[in-house]
Amino acid sequence: MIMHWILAITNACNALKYVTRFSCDIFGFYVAFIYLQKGIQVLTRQGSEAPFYLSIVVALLVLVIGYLCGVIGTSPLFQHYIRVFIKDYGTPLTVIFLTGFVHIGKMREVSLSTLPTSKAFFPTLDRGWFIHFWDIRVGDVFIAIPFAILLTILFYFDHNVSSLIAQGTEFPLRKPAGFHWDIFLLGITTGVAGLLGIPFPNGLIPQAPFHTDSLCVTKVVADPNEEGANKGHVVTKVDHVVEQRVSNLAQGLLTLGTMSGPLLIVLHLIPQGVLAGLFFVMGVQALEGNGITLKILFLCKDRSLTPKSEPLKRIQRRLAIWVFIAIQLVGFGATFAITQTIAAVGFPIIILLLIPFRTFALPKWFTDEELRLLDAPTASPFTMISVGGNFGESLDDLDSPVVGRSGDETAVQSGGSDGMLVGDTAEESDEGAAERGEGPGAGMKRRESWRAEGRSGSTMEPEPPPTYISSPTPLHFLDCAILEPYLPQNRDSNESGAVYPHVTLTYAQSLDGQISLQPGAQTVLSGPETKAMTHYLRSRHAGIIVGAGTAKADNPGLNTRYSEDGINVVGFERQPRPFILDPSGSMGVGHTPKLFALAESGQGKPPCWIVTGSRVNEHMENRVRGVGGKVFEVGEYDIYREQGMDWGAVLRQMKTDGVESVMIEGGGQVIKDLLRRKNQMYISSVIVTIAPTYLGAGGVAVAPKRSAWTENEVSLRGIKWMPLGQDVVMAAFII
Ligand SMILES: NC(=O)C1=CN([C@@H]2O[C@H](COP(=O)(O)OP(=O)(O)OC[C@H]3O[C@@H](n4cnc5c(N)ncnc54)[C@H](OP(=O)(O)O)[C@@H]3O)[C@@H](O)[C@H]2O)C=CC1
Ligand SMILES: Nc1nc(O)c(N)c(N[C@@H]2O[C@H](COP(=O)(O)O)[C@@H](O)[C@H]2O)n1
Repeated sequence: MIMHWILAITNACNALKYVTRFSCDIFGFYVAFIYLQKGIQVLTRQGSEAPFYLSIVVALLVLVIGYLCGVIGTSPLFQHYIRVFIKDYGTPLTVIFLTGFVHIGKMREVSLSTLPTSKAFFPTLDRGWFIHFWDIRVGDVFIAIPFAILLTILFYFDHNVSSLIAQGTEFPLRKPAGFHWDIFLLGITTGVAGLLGIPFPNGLIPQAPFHTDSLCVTKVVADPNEEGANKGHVVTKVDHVVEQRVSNLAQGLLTLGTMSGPLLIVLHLIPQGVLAGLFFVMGVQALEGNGITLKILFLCKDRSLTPKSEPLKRIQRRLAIWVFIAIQLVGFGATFAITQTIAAVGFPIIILLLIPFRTFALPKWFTDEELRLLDAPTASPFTMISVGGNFGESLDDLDSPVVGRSGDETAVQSGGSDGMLVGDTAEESDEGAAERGEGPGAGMKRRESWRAEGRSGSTMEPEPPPTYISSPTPLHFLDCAILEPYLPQNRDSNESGAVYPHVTLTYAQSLDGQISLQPGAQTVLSGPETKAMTHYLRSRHAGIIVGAGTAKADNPGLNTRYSEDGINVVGFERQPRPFILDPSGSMGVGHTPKLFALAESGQGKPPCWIVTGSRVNEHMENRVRGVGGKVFEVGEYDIYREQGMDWGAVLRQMKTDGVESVMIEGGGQVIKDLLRRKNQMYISSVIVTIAPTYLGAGGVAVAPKRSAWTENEVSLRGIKWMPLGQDVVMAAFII
């Protein structure tokens, strides 16, 4: 207990910043094999006659059915709620079913060993509840110290790495992590367990990836790599995680409950073969999602059928992948081997040594880019805030990466929101410029990214910190007269008695009608001139709306850097108020640090978060209100997203709040919803930038849902075209 507290007080968890997927995957692989080994061990204890064979059959049945339940959960089979039920409850129901199954027919005659249990609320040994520590000799206390140190290392590693894996980048978590606090609490539970003489509770729930996985709410969406052989495929996407404390508490109470007489009787009914099957399910599922397995599978795949977006495809030296996997397997082998010996308790030392090995030795054998693609931080910068961020990433890297127009390869973020760039950045939009026939000078200009003026450097170099706080580069734009009829006459007042604010729908699209390479990847489409125009448009509106998808993907500033004199940015009163449309309340404080920073430094207006009130995240609410922003609970939003947003309610609420003009920037889902026939009446004008580039199939398109009876889904009038730089701008009204 004392050692845990020392670790907590000295911020020892800060060392977690060096723990990457490299060692977590080895640890995860090791744990998976321990599960499998445990299952086999249980089976070998069932003798060699009928009980042994029946146990094997039962274990395999649990494995097959449990595994299939997981497969069904991520497939498009059945209705959503049936699928989710099967995924979440399939395995426990299988355990219950097979516990009864072995009593059917001839199987009833086979005597199977069941789970061993003891007396209710009584230690397994015949002793009192408390350890008589006052009877222990002082010498023995000192002898225990080296073992306590080993155990603390084990707990430090096991608990923290489990915690990191459970908060990995694949889970869109919104609530912050508390590593130091956790280790402090672990000290308390270790102390209490020590006094009671029971095994120390550690590592598993709530810090288990299985637990987080079971709390994920998923949706099945079209495969973003849908092309060629993938056409028509769907993938399961994690929408959000139900972050709460109820399941953790229930698990704790159940553990306590299993000490009660009735539950002990129930537990005692479970055949050991079923338990072995359960170990197999856990082992196989853990192996399946493990990075080592995924890399091995990548190497085994037919290259022509591997999606272009697969990050490992970008590694030139295939040998590097083989060597990386070989190193991981050696690390796993050494860890597994030591647990089979008397020195088993020392296994965390090997995993611990892998961390400096990764930090200092691997960069000597692999290039930076190879390591970026083969390895990654385990948790997102948001999760790692309390331990000082991931190694090599500044906390400013909460800013999300940008991809520019590039060649044929899409540049996407790897492993969710972990902040690791695996592809092109704005730098490579230079290539896009070349494709557009621009000279090097123009290319250099285009290289300046849409959202982070002044940022440069390739993905190989650490990026300089973002410049949005101290030095926003003003954007100068002169010729805007042609747009005048499409803009609100006065951004802050409307004498006409209109019920809704003036709504300008404005975005930039490619020639193939897409606004980004894929959801979650910010894509530079506007050139310097049209970008300046957008900032001018921002200065002409009292509010800007973007959807939660855009806010999460882009970490946008949503302020205006427009300058009339080419030197000074327009005043605060001409800044628009950002509105994030997040009907299901999926945003977390870590998603939009730039908005908050700009509001805090007076370079932008405080944001407003629009939710439907179903699930308000109080951290986000407090953060928004903390910078002077507001939270609007507006309208209804059906969970299947069929009806879309109640735009009338949103716009009325904005008007009531004094917002008389608003520009809606995107992203794809918001634009599509707004362009639906029933919502077109809210749009006052449309101003679209068209960039001379094709993004290629699979990006975020802006085509609204078609109503069967019309030829044109959206009919425009008063259309004007204006070439601006290399782009063209279309302004129009909707009929
Ligand atoms: N080129 C350009 O001009 C622009 C490009 N972009 C790009 O677009 C991409 C993001 O687009 P996308 O992923 O479609 O995300 P969106 O920004 O459209 O946000 C979609 C999410 O917002 C919520 N939402 C809010 N309002 C609505 C609505 N009316 N209808 C449906 N959903 C709504 C939904 O949340 P829930 O899932 O909880 O229901 C949905 O998941 C990014 O890559 C961004 O860079 C964005 C703006 C401009
Ligand atoms: N007009 C336009 N052109 C592009 O090429 C774009 N990528 C966007 N994106 C929109 O602008 C927001 C970023 O704004 P900040 O520079 O961070 O203020 C982004 O979130 C999209 O809404 N727009």
